[in-house]
Amino acid sequence: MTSVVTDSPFVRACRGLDVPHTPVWFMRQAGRSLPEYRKIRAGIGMLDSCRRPDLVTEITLQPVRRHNVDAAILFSDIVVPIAAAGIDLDIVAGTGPVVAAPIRTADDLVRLRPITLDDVGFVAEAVRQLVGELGPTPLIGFAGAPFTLASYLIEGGPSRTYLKTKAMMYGAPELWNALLSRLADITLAFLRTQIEAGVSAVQLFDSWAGALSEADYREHVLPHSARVLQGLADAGVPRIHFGVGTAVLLRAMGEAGADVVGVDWRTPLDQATEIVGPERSLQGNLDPAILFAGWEVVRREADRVLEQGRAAPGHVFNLGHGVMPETDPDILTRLVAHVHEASGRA
Ligand SMILES: Cc1c2[nH]c(c1CCC(=O)O)Cc1[nH]c(c(CCC(=O)O)c1C)Cc1[nH]c(c(CCC(=O)O)c1C)Cc1[nH]c(c(C)c1CCC(=O)O)C2
Repeated sequence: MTSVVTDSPFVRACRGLDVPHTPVWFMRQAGRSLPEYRKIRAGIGMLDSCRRPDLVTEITLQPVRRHNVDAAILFSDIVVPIAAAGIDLDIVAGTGPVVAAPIRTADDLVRLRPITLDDVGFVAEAVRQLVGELGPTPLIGFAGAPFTLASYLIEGGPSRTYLKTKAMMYGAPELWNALLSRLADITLAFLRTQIEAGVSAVQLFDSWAGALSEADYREHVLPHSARVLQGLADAGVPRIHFGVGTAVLLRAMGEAGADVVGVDWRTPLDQATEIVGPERSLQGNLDPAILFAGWEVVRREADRVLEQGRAAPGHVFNLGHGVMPETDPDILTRLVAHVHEASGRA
């Protein structure tokens, strides 16, 4: 990592250091809201495109060029490493990941093998290309957390109730821990690969952990996520930990070993700082739906998020979840400029 990147507003805010302006990027900034993305992806499957370093590089750069965001996020998906680990799956447009044969028994577990660098060499290559192209702009690597990955593997696809996932968690704790432990190994190896190739920060997505109570999260999930995050403690890059609907989990998600806790739009950032404590920065948390309400509302709500974010030791401006495909990209560009201007200490 070059010192320019280490000194970027994004990395500094993650570390709670002073910044010239509040840094901003958007979850799912690389994707379907951009016409140039839809054009380059035409006729190429999602997983195939994640395996082509030239395509990954171009798609990752698109939102950086267009919006002037303070960080790039690697174009990939949370199921890429589990596909590399031998699981037959597809990412179906409009649905999400679909697993051909879900994992429900101890015998099924053998289909999920550990990954080596060779299995995800295409990701390392894309990261190296990107670091060269991005210059001073930091690149964020990412992975899915064990619980969120397990939910896809057990359910076989997206779920609203997580019925089979919770049935295993409560009813077969040994199998549950064996599965999450394997997923933690894969996630840790996958994030290490990205860090060694040059990413400047990592985000662990536990998008669906909000389905759990704090007690169940602490007992059945936190130890596995903590093994991933604490396993990266010596890697020298900030670790962001994010989930949706996690108001009651924010403290535990920080304690798992994060430098930055990602917050959705339901919890105001000043309140989130009281819950998380003064040692960790926050990321978030404009409701992605607000981007459809007209510029005056966007500006007012962005100012509120900036104001409430001042309570945290460091604030990385983001949405409370990913950019929706129907979002007008010009609003995102305008929002980046506004966040920079309104927070500028010049
Ligand atoms: C849960 C989850 C997944 N994938 C991811 C998560 C965690 C983040 C979150 O909570 O939103 C993470 C992810 N997926 C993608 C990125 C790329 C980087 C970025 O711009 O943030 C990231 C960080 C690309 C993608 N991942 C996916 C797309 C759309 C596929 C396409 O363009 O055909 C993109 C750009 C597909 C996908 N993959 C997944 C879902 C739910 C979907 C959406 C299904 C749909 O509505 O079509 C699983």
